[in-house]
This record gives sequence, C-alpha cells and structure tokens, in this order.
Amino acid sequence: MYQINEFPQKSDLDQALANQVAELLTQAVKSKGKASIAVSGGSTPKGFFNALSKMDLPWSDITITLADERWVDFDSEASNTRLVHENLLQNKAVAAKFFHLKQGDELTQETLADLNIAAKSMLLPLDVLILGMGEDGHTASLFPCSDQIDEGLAKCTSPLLRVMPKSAPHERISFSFIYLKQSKNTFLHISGAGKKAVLNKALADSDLREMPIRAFLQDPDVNTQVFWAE
Ligand SMILES: O=C(O)[C@H](O)[C@@H](O)[C@H](O)[C@H](O)COP(=O)(O)O
Repeated sequence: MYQINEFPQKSDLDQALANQVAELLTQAVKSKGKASIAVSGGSTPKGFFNALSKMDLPWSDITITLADERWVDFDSEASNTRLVHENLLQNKAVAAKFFHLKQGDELTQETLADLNIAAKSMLLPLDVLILGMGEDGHTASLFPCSDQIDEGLAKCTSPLLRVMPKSAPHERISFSFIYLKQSKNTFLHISGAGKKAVLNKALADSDLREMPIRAFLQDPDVNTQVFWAE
C-alpha cells in the first residue's frame, strides 16, 4: 500500500519529511530507549539530511544506517557513508550513532554473516526507512538488472546481501526486501517530473522483478508514504 504526498517545492518536502521523521524517532526513543533509521544515498536526500540534522532529537539514542552501500572506501565520491557523514551526521545529529554497512576491505561471506548478526541485534526492525528510487525502478540496491534480484525480493533470506548490478557501478551491499518491509515507517523520497513518471509506471503494473520499487507499493503489509516534489 502507499499514499502519495505532493509538495509545491523540494524545500517544503525536505522540511516536512524531516519533521515527520523527527517525530517518529522521538516517539521510538521514548517508548523503547532507542531508535534506528536507514536512509538512502543518491542526489535526492541532501536537503532532507540537512534539515533533519538540525532537529533537536535524542540523537545519542538513535542509530543511523543505510538501506544500501556501494562497497567503496569512505573517501570515494561514490560512498553513501561519506554522503551521510557530510550531510546528516552534522549539526545536532553529530551525536547519533552510525552503523557501517561497509566494514573491512572485501565483502566476503564471513563479513556478510557478521554484518547480518550485528544488524539483527542493533538495527532491526527499523523504526524509519527512507527509500530512494532510480529511473529503472530500483530501490536500495535491489536492481532489476542484477542476478541477485530474486534473492533480494525473496520471502526468506538474510537481512543483507551482496549485489552486483549490471547497469550501475560498484559491488554493493543491500538490505533485502523482506527485512526492509518490517520497518515501522517507510518513506519513498523522490523529486522531479522524471521520477513522478517512473512512479506512475511502477503503479501501472505489477512485475516486481521489472521494477523492485513495486514491492514497497503493492505489499499489503507495507504502508509506504511517498513524498514527491516537482
Ligand atoms: O546507493 C544508491 O544509489 C541509493 O541507495 C539508490 O537506491 C538511490 O536512492 C537511487 O538510485 C536514487 O538516486 P537519486 O536520488 O540520485 O536519483
């Protein structure tokens, strides 16, 4: 399921999303003493990150992670971890904890197994999930072009999986759908006419492997809040 929330301009969306996420994280810390949020990389979220970073939250009780990460070093321009550190782990949010998806040099089976154990104990289920969407309908690193898409969408798999997309650079690590769908609150953050057209295409059909974002729009157990601005 989904609801579409449209905003006149991106700055209005960024602030509205930051306000809603701030409220959800505050409630989670009040009720269980901690909160976890997974955000996405890309060019869309910078304004949202900046707005959220200035909010007065119990940041030391909040753990931030990523829905997916390119398996590159921190100083790479392609690093989502670097993007989050430079734009979200700033201002008041500098006190937040960060769960690194990229740990070590190689994404070996042992590394993945250790990360899965740590993610289950420290993060899951997520209180807040912020998804992006590519022009091909991918979300996180659930890419239609990858050989791992069936595993990524599978009903029974581990929280994290290794993905080698054919239409995007870098080896990646991504949370799987079955674990992302358990998030207490799921948002799809997109902007521009192009992404609205991709969303409409996703809503017009049902093949999940063709457009993995459909899994978050169609699943009756997920209530995805779409935040879109021109
Ligand atoms: O690692 C990534 O690339 C992201 O997690 C990815 O899922 C992103 O959210 C979309 O590709 C949208 O990216 P833009 O915001 O740049 O369009």
